[in-house]
This record gives sequence, C-alpha cells and structure tokens, in this order.
Amino acid sequence: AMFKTDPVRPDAYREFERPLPEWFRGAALGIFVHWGPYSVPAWAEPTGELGAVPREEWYAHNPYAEWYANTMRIEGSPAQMHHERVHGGAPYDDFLDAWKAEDFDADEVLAVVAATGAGYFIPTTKHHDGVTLWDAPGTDGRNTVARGPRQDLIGAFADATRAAGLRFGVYYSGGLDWHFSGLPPIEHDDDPAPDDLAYAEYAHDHVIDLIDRYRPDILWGDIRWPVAGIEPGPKSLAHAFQTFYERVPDGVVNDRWGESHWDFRTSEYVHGTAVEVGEAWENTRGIGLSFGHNRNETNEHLLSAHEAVRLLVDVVSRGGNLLLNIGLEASGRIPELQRQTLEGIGVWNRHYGHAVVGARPEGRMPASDEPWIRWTRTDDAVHAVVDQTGPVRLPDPDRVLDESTARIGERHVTAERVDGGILVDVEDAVTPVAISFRTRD
Ligand SMILES: C[C@@H]1N[C@H](CNC(=O)c2cc3ccccc3[nH]2)[C@@H](O)[C@H](O)[C@@H]1O
Repeated sequence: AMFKTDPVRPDAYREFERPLPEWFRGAALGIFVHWGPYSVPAWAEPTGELGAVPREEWYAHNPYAEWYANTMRIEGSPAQMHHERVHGGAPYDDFLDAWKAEDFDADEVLAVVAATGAGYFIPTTKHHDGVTLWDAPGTDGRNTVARGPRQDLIGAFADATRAAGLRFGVYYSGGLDWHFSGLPPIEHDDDPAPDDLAYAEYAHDHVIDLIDRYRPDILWGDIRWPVAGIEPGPKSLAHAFQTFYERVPDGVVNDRWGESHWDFRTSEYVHGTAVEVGEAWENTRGIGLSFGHNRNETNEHLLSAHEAVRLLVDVVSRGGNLLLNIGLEASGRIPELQRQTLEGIGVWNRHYGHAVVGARPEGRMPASDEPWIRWTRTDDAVHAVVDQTGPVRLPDPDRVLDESTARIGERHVTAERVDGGILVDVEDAVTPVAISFRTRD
C-alpha cells in the first residue's frame, strides 16, 4: 500500500538507531510550510479532515489543495471542472511559470514562525508534483530557480530559519513524484507509486544535495521510500542516512522512509494510537483541512488559536510535538486567517510556554474531557492546564506537589487541599491556563 504500514527495522538499518536528541523531544511545536505551483490555483473542496472523509471519496474530492495536479486529472471531479472553467484546462506546469512569489520575504515568514514559540521550521522542498524549490540535480529546469519564482527558496528559508535561532528541517516527497513516474492519477490508496531503481537513485541524489547544501536538522520524508532504494547499494537510503548523520550528528529523521529507520513516529490529523506512545512522535496537520493554501477555506474550516493551543497542550501532555502547517499564498504571503491563529499561539506561549516547551508527560491521562485538563512536567514543576476560570478543583495529582507554591504565570495564587483535590482560584487569565506547582519529591 502507498501509505506506510507499520514499518519494520531491517538489520541493515539498525546501525542508525540512537537516543532522541533533547532539542527535538523538548521542542513541543514545529511549523510546516507547504508551498508550490499548487499554491497558484490554491483550490480544493474543503471536504473534511483526513480520517473523517470516507476513503472512497477522498481522491476525487481531495481537501488537500497540494494534490491539485492529481485531483484535476480525475474524470468528472469538481477540481477537473474547476480547472476547465477557470484555467481552460491548461497544463499543470503553467502554474510553475505563473508562480511569482512577488511578496516573498523569508525573514518575514520566519518572524511570524518564531513568534509562535516554535522550535523548528520545515518547508516542502519537493512535493508530489515533483517540482523542486531549489536547483535540484536531474530536474532539467523544472524547479523554482530556473522558472517561476526564479529563486532558491530552500536556501532563503534555511538562512532565515538559522537567523531566527530555530532548527531547520526539509520535507521531501520520496513516495510520490507524479512527474517522474508519469503514472495515471491516484484514485485509491493502493494505486501504484514509483518504485524502480532509476527513481530511487534520482530521489537519493536529491536528499544528498539537500544535506550537502543546507545541513538540515530534520529529514522529513513523506509517503514512503521507493522499495528499490531500501536495498543495499551506492545510492541506497542507508547511504543517505549515513551521509546525514555524519554531517548532522544530532539530526533526526521521521518514520515515512519505508521499511527502514526512524528517530520519531508521525501521525497526520487523526491521532494514531500505535504511533503516539513514549516521547518520540509528532502529530502534523494544517491549520485548516489542507496543507497547501486553499482559497475555499473559511473560518469554519480553520483551527482558532484557542483550538490550536488545546491541540498543542494535548499533544505535549502525551509526549509528542505538534507540527502545524502554513499554506503560503503563491505571492509568499501568509493567509490572514492562518496568521491570526499563529499569532494567538504565540500570545499563549508567551504566557504559558514554560508548561509545554521542554515539558514531558506528567504520567496520567484524564478520565474525561469534562472539565478539560492536561498535565505536564518540567524539571522541578508540575503544570495543570485547564480551560476555565473561577474556582477550579484539580483532581489529586499522584505526584506530591507543594500546593502552597501554586503559580499562574508569574503570579502566585492560593491553592488549598480539599477532599481529594486541590482548589485553585483562577482569576481573569488567558485561557487555557497553566497552573504550575513546585514538586516536592
Ligand atoms: C504532510 C502531508 N502528508 C501526506 C502523505 N501522508 C502520509 O504519507 C501519511 C499519512 C499518515 C497518517 C498516519 C500515519 C502515517 C501517515 N503517513 C501528503 O499526501 C500531503 O499532501 C501532505 O504533504
């Protein structure tokens, strides 16, 4: 199947296993960017979230606007009708030439990203349409240096990310490349994907080039790796991982490189129970229903800042990171609705980031979500994040904590033990509220 099953770790890849670097484990939040020729039409049906849409509907009504090159080729799909009506059925590559990135300023994007409190930033370098955002080997000019933006967008992002003091990652679509493979549109989960050695070596050379030129801290593969590239050989995936860890000793790779190796697991929209255990995992999603910008998305489709913060706190309380995606407009601007959510996350993190950045699970999961509460732990403190104000009764935490040290942000608050719990008076605060206690063990 095209999507990852539960990858096994062949012996040939065991040499790459290592402890998860603290910089990744404690990061809490990463920001993704999907940006490509698909950002010109920026059109998809806001069908629903991955996991909530029946699989038989998914491909012809794909809410992922970055799948436009596939959806527009499906007979009778609304995207095909849209493409005929609005773009006269023109070749997809016309969008590469129409993509000007005229308002793009990498430092401006990274200023918004850094203000969220995120610890890392990952742009797409090649999505499923095969267009590379740098002058990648073998692309024969089908890239953003030779055409469209006429700029090494990955280099610009890498420099701006480092200048902003964040870790830098690269997303690479290993499992799908509709241009290279020339296959018919995908309409079912198990439709074929490029698996031959020629493609595996082509993709290997791209990953090596990204490592050599941008020294990414994260290799974020997608879908999977071509099977022919898993086998030993001069251009095998093992060679790429070897090169990566030599150049970036505290680098990490995700779990979408086929049956090979991973430093951290990933889930997408739907929380994957098999994946979300321990502390080496990440949940990714768009701010809306799509990763690529979709002009059809309105407020109702997007996470508000409040909803995004609750998701962030929930993920961190269970040991993971949240990788939240921005779909940039073709111009290079951040869509206004998405910017509002990002700014709201930043406001919250300025108040309560101490409860999530560098935090670990506190070791209990709430029985229910009424009232909603999530616990985290940092070096010498325990944090109860609640989503209400007024008198709040915290269920008795297993850890012995000193209720006399209760704080909300910098402010000391009164907390008293009442039958089997701790009563805290939460006055006007930014919700959700992190109530912090010193531990006394
Ligand atoms: C970030 C997102 N990834 C999609 C491919 N998804 C997977 O390979 C995938 C989904 C998923 C869900 C649970 C566990 C593993 C998974 N892999 C792409 O098809 C989207 O365009 C977008 O780039």
